[in-house]
Amino acid sequence: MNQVKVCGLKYKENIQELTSLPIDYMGFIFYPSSKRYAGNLDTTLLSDIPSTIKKVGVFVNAKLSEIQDIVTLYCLDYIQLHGAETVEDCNYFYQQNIPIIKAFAITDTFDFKQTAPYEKYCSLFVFDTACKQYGGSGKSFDWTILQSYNGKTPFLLSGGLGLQNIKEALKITHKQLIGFDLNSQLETEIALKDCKQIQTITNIIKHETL
Ligand SMILES: O=C(O)c1ccccc1NCC(=O)[C@H](O)[C@H](O)COP(=O)(O)O
Repeated sequence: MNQVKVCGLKYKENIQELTSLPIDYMGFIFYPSSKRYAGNLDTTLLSDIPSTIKKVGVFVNAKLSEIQDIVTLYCLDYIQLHGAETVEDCNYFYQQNIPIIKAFAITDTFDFKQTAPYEKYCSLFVFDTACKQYGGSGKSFDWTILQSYNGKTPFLLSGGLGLQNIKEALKITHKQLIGFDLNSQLETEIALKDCKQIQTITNIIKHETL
């Protein structure tokens, strides 16, 4: 499965244009410190997104009640927890049948054993490049470290993916790698996605074999 997640959207026409592409997830950042903050979007804009595209709310160390309110307001399909959220936090949402994507900040010394306790509660992991601002770094990490991940939860590869490196990324062989998370490398300005480039990269991802 060559899944595509496009993350960090916040402009109406841009979101509407992207809905015509065969992408699998759209990510909306509900972290107020991000320049891609989407918390002011009209709820009807998200409700018009076709159900084939899953709506993901991205949160960083937010209050659990706040996350819950936003899930309800925007009818989100998934929450992506992109900070230091605990296994207990994940359990809280798991009990409420809210599907969870847990993001991990990958460094050269990352110990994938940390992911094991999250497996029970999470539908998906995102392995992203560690950076000060939590996400959207535009940088990739050393993908060879992925071979140390031997968990059962599928993951999306994230961090600095674009047309310049997607063919290399598609050469990664890992049975839990199910797709790619795209963001700043496909923007013409912060949060404004280049739809043509997204179309091109989606074609590459969907038509190459993982
Ligand atoms: O994109 C942001 O501004 C952001 C800020 C804080 C937390 C998460 C954020 N993005 C989440 C994502 O899933 C990004 O797609 C991921 O970090 C990869 O971004 P990039 O390196 O720009 O491809």
